[in-house]
Formats: sequence, structure tokens, C-alpha cells
Amino acid sequence: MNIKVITVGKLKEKYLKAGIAEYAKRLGKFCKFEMIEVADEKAPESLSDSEMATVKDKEGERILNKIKDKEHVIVLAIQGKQRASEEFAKEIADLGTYGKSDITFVIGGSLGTSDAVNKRANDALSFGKLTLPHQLMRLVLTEQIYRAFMINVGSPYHK
Ligand SMILES: C[S@@+](CC[C@H](N)C(=O)[O-])C[C@H]1O[C@@H](n2cnc3c(N)ncnc32)[C@H](O)[C@@H]1O
Repeated sequence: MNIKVITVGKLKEKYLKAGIAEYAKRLGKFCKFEMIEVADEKAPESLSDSEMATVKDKEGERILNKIKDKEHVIVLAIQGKQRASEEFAKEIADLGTYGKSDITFVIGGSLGTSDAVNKRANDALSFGKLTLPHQLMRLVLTEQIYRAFMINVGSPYHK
């Protein structure tokens, strides 16, 4: 299985880089895992709605350029569908069973994802109503993907 995470902007914090690198290493025995960064747009404090849409559209184009037709795309969105870790694990397993072995997650930039990205997505995943920083979201998602594989092999990692 190939799992790709598309993110916006450059990750700076060392502690997040270290955490992601650890889970990415652990994921190596289950899948080919990669995290891709696309450039972010400058988003000053006071933007009009249309300026915000332009920022998201530009970032969205860069995201869409990294997605191939065959990929099953799951966008991370506060308004998406919440699942328990066990349900998430089953969905990953089911996708593999039904031949969808290229799964791509998209984490939006500081303003979220564009309409075009949301339209391309096959599914939307929410980690709850709280807004998490998009850079921290990378680490949280990577751990949950690892947890999903550990659940699927029956490991006591998941209690
Ligand atoms: C800072 S948030 C964007 C906030 C923006 N106001 C919105 O509503 O999308 C940046 C990205 O992190 C991800 N994100 C943050 N909190 C999330 C949550 N609770 N569930 C799922 N994704 C989340 C989403 O991909 C979002 O596009």
C-alpha cells in the first residue's frame, strides 16, 4: 500500500519533524509512506473572503498537481466525518482489500482547503471540532495511520 500525505508549507519545528520521522520509520514495515510539502501562499491577518479563497485556490492547485487519478483522496477537515481509531483502521484495511492501494491524505494550509480539493476528495476525515494547527496535524495523522496498521495486525499498541 502507498500512503501519501500532502501538506502546505514548510515544517519548521524540530519536535514535530522528529515525531513524524519516528512514525514514518515505524510505518515502513506496513506501507510506502511519504509526506509531501507544497508551497504556501502568504496569508496576512486581514484578508477579504475573496482574497482568502484566492489563497486556498492557489495552494489547492499545487495540491491537486500532486494527485494522480488512481489515488483515493481523504481530505482532513473539521467538518468531515469523525471515526473511532478502530473504524479508521478498518477503512484502511478495506481500501486495500478492494484494490485501492494508493491512499492520499490532504492537510490544508492555515486557511483550510479549496473547493476544488474538497471536490476531488473521496472522503473527509475529522479529528473533532477543535481546530488543530496544520503542522501539528501532520504528526497526529501520522500516528493515527500507524495506529491503524497496529490495530489491523492485532498489536497491543492499541489499547
Ligand atoms: C488551521 S486548520 C484550518 C482552519 C480553517 N479555518 C478551516 O476551517 O479549515 C488547517 C488544516 O488542518 C486540518 N485540521 C485542523 N484541525 C482539524 C480537525 N479537527 N480535524 C481534521 N482536520 C483538521 C485541516 O486539514 C485544515 O485544513
